[in-house]
Amino acid sequence: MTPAARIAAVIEILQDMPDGQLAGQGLRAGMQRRRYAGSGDRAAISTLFWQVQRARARIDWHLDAIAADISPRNQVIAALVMIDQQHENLAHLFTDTITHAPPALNDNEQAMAANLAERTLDDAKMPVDVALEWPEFLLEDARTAISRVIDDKQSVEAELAALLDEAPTDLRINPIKLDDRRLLRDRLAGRGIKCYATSLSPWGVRLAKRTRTDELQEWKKGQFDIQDEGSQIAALLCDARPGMQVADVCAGAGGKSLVMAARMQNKGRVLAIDSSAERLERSGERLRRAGIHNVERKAVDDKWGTRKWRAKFDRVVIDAPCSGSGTWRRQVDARWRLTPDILARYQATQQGLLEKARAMVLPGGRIIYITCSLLASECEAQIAAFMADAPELEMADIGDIWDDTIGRLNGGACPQTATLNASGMLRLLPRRDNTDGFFIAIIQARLR
Ligand SMILES: C[S@@+](CC[C@H](N)C(=O)[O-])C[C@H]1O[C@@H](n2cnc3c(N)ncnc32)[C@H](O)[C@@H]1O
Repeated sequence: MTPAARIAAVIEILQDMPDGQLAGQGLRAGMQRRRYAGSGDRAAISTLFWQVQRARARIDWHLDAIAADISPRNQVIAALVMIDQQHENLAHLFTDTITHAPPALNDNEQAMAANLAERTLDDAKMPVDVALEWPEFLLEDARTAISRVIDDKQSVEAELAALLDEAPTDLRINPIKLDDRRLLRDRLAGRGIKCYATSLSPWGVRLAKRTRTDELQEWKKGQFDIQDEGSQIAALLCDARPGMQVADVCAGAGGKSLVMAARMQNKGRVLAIDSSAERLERSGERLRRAGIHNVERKAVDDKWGTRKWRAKFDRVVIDAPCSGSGTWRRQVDARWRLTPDILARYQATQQGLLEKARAMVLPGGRIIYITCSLLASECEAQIAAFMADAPELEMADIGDIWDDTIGRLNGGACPQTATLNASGMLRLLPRRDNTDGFFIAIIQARLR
């Protein structure tokens, strides 16, 4: 494909996306319709496509400011001019003389492009939510959460902006099959894939550059899985031990269950519950590949009850459904689909799940509440409200648990970077820790 044809492809892919479709799905569908595209074409199409997604609010703000239509074609022109500095080249890229190129710019479009070329993508006059590409209604909520663990205002804003960066790809060894991450690093190096040890998780390696790894023999043999370092940390902090009874009540595709079952060396039981039978089904293949056989899966409906599971579990893990704001580096467009109503529904589900966990945990056991959210309303505020009326529960010392689990595996204490907030809950932050944003609270059930 010519550079011009690649640009035409991006405009068409954006135009073909139905309302509400995830950007990643739209891109994949667009690529499937272009099977003739080679790897260089795919890389170029995907780069420009994601440039538009990552700068969407800012691009639309500029288009609006110069009274231009907000359309896929104009958004792509804006990205080419303001991000790629291609203004001088536009006449070669939008032309009626090359097949498959986007049509030549008309007079209005040429004037628009000239206008955009005078501007810079980041503009001091932009409202802060536009500059940060954050939905306005969530900004204060996120600032409240982040300012609990970071003091200066500038660094708080930098954390919010970091959600526009690209996320690294992390792998996690499966200690049932491979007990030292250096072995994985060496094997990947032998295949020309450079990676290095993650700094917080003792089981993680980070790829130096994004590469497909699910076709490798090591992956097929279950020696490693793909999992963000923050998610590895959250799962290790559940402190599942051999012989325990563990309930993973939002088990999904099994990310946390896999880690806990491996920590338990397949001894004891993980009950993996989820309201999505389809996600649980997907976890089956991962568990088999990992050689794990102490996970029992149970699909439930949204209104599931706890009657048969009362006071049965040493650990009840809630990896709660949430805004996912901590993972927006990976799904940059997800932020624009969130509404106050959707957020309120997540919060109600989170409260319900905390109450279920309270019924399920054994005296002396623990509830571990995890979200990949950067919002106080889904995290600290939920725990504060829950604990206010739960005399049989108390906050556990997460620093101690870190030392006892991750510290022991890593040979180190809880590092400064993973600072705990005032009430002993833990936040991992994309900029400071270079993980997805995670919140982890550990609650101890008193012995009666
Ligand atoms: C953050 S995801 C879990 C990710 C998973 N633990 C992992 O590590 O791969 C949240 C999960 O909660 C499930 N869920 C939503 N509402 C639920 C409910 N009321 N009861 C149980 N699961 C629920 C969703 O289907 C989704 O799989």
